[in-house]
Amino acid sequence: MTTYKLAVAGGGSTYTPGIIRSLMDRLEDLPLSEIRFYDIDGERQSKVVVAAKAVIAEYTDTIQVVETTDPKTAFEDVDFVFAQMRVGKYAMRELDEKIPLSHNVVGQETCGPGGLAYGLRTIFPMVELVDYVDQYAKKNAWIVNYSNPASIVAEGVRKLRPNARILNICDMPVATMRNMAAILGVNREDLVVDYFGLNHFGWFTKVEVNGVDRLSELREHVYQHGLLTEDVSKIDYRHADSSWIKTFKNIKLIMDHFPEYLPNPYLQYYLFPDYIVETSNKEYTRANEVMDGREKTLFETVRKYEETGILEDAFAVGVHGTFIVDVTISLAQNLGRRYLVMLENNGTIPNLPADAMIEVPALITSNGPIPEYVGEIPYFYKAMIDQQLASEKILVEAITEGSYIKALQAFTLNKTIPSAKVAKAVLDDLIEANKEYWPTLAQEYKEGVLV
Ligand SMILES: NC(=O)c1ccc[n+]([C@@H]2O[C@H](COP(=O)([O-])OP(=O)(O)OC[C@H]3O[C@@H](n4cnc5c(N)ncnc54)[C@H](O)[C@@H]3O)[C@@H](O)[C@H]2O)c1
Ligand SMILES: O=P(O)(O)OC[C@H]1O[C@H](O[C@H]2[C@H](O)[C@@H](O)[C@@H](O)O[C@@H]2CO)[C@H](O)[C@@H](O)[C@@H]1O
Ligand SMILES: [Mn+2]
Repeated sequence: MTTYKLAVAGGGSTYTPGIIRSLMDRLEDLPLSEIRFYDIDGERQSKVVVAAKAVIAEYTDTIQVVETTDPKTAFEDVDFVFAQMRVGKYAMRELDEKIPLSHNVVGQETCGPGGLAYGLRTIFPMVELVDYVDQYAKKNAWIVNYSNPASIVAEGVRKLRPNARILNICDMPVATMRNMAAILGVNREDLVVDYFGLNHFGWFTKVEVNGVDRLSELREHVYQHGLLTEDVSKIDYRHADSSWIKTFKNIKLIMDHFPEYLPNPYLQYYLFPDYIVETSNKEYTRANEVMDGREKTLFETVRKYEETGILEDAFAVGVHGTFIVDVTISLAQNLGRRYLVMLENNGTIPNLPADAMIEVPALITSNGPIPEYVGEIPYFYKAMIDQQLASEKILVEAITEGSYIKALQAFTLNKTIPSAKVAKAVLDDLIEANKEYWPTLAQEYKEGVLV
């Protein structure tokens, strides 16, 4: 029997114990001999690994567990790396959200200026991870990446390490499908969807069950309730937080304006930035909700487990864990299963640039994803995507060239930002806040060269 060695980069993540449970539930399909936890914050990781080990112990005592801050120890000879790093942790997420809001601009983790700031922090650490894996892991090892902002990370790695074996994924489409399935009274696995876009910036164009299109039925439901069922906690306990309920309700707002396709919930930030700002609490954002909720609960659970031996949180598997494990099994076993993932366009959507990192259905094989042809997309969606793509691509150029002007262009092009003046004010505040993380962005031209 083939067994695999798997490393988790960002072992101190709040998602680690849940992902470990997903892996344990699927050991028959993905047998593991070793799990290595890697993080640059060894202290944080140690606490999370206590919970991860407790979960593993419920299933088996045959998996060797290693926790380390040393890249060689982490990645030597591994087959798979799950990446889930949050560069700057929650302290920086809070600033990504609050600084834009202080300028009356959307304050969000992956969308708008907050997402651009998070992107500027994450590209080089992700490239460093790719290099570690290239240096130490098995030759055909895969990185399966959740680290956000996934769209910008995908573009940065495409540009700087074009041959990397990295598959960038996001759980938002599957989470949206989970809600659709609950509304339709079917299993998520029974849905066949078509979808196109960029990460956190796309649309479902078909939702079928047993060959029957159910999109119109969903549309009717959304007109009444958004993309929610009556008992939200039955969908996913993580989504009982008020901000997620608001987000899934806002699908109604989007579809009231544009009923054609079913949107990724993140489109609320680009289509209704004014309304989002008006209804945001500038003092208490999603970062605060998570620090006071998911993060605090995790460390409290670990503390109590160490005191009593009782693991209070079961770390129930949600779509987040299920999805990354499903994709990895398809990669490992060359199953060619169909999932929505990010990949380089190369003609899949002929009226978007060939080098765009798009999110579409693809068959996942051991050699990577094979996209399903999508075809040309209507002009409105193309125009929105082109603008967002330009913002993200220019941002990657800004960091690779160390250019302030390109960073300002990226911010100005972002649909959440109303003017170049506001873009500059937000960017300048974010530069100050990110001194520890961003490279210097040269601001002035001297003899035609930025200095
Ligand atoms: N793609 C998706 O759909 C999706 C879904 C959920 C979460 N995420 C992402 O998963 C990541 C983890 O989220 P979280 O809320 O659990 O964050 P978290 O802060 O709890 O954990 C992230 C960990 O990454 C570590 N880290 C930071 N920089 C690192 C580096 N250079 N190398 C190794 N480790 C590093 C931190 O020390 C921390 O322990 C985030 O990037 C988040 O945005 C993505
Ligand atoms: O605000 P957070 O940290 O709770 O979530 C941000 C992430 O949101 C999406 O992922 C959800 C997912 O949709 C849901 O099903 C569940 O599993 O939780 C995830 C985290 O809440 C999004 O896709 C990610 O990119 C975000 O990081
Ligand atoms: Mn996502």
